[in-house]
Amino acid sequence: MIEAISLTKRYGKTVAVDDLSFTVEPGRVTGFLGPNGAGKSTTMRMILGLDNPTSGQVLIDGQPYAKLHRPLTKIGALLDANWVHPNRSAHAHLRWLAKSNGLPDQRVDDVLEMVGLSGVAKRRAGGYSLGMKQRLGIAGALLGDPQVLLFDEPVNGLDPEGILWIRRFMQNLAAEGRTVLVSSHLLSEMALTAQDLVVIGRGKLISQSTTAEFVDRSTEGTVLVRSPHADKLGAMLVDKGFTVKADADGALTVLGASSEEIGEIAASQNVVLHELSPQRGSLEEAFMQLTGDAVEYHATGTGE
Ligand SMILES: Nc1ncnc2c1ncn2[C@@H]1O[C@H](COP(=O)(O)OP(=O)(O)OP(=O)(O)O)[C@@H](O)[C@H]1O
Repeated sequence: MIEAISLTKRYGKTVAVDDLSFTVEPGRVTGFLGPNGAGKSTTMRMILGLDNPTSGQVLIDGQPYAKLHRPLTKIGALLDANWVHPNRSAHAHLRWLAKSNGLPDQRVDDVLEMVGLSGVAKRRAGGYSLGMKQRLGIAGALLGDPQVLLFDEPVNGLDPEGILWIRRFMQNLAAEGRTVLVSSHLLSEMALTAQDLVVIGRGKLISQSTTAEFVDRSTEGTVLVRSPHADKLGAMLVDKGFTVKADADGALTVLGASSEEIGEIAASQNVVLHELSPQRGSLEEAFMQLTGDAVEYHATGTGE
């Protein structure tokens, strides 16, 4: 578990993180979201003891980072996939990391196997693809078999197969009971990966909830209806005070009514339905809705 308690970080006049409190629970993947400059990287650095808070604190399973005995066995992180000497092989890089943290050599082979790099472990890392470098970074994070894991933008620049692999890998780590915090700009990917979300803007907490709650709270649900009598049904729904939009393909999008209400109204007039499906808002919509005021620089016009 990770607990941020009134965490604040100032750089001169800039307040990068502002009285931020949240918890990240074990057994779940938690997405860490916020517009550019929101303070995500600064927060992650403070969790890892790479930066000191101006005030407040972060606890990892009840302890601040500085008090952790053999920290790599408690918390592992992927911050920058390029953090490996290009002339070193994956095996040599991990052996060096293991040695400097008093971890057994056997663990190097274990984590290389876990991330699927055993076959290329002796090749120099400079020749690795981005996906392979990300896997190597993840192997490094897992070296000490920690219960808490942080991943900063782990899927940036990866192809769909690489993204899927990382998604499943993170979900498996959470299913083993670990605490997994992951930041990403790819919201549609986060919607598929994370069960919980911590959303920040301008250094402050905007929302902490499950992903489903976050989307439901900040977007209006609609219901998609198809009927051979769409005109008649549309008129009936408007009569009842609902907002109805006729789509180009003849379907109706209804705002303000539940699918139960629409089904009952249709049945009362013997209107046949071919489809009645509630539509969920997207994480993108929810994110834009809630973080709109917290963006550092808004795009204006064409950006020229
Ligand atoms: N070392 C530093 N010195 C001065 N200002 C800093 C420093 N690090 C971060 N900041 C400022 O703190 C704020 C938060 O930055 P941070 O990098 O934590 O945001 P972020 O959410 O990770 O952004 P992004 O999504 O763009 O990576 C920004 O205004 C940034 O300019």
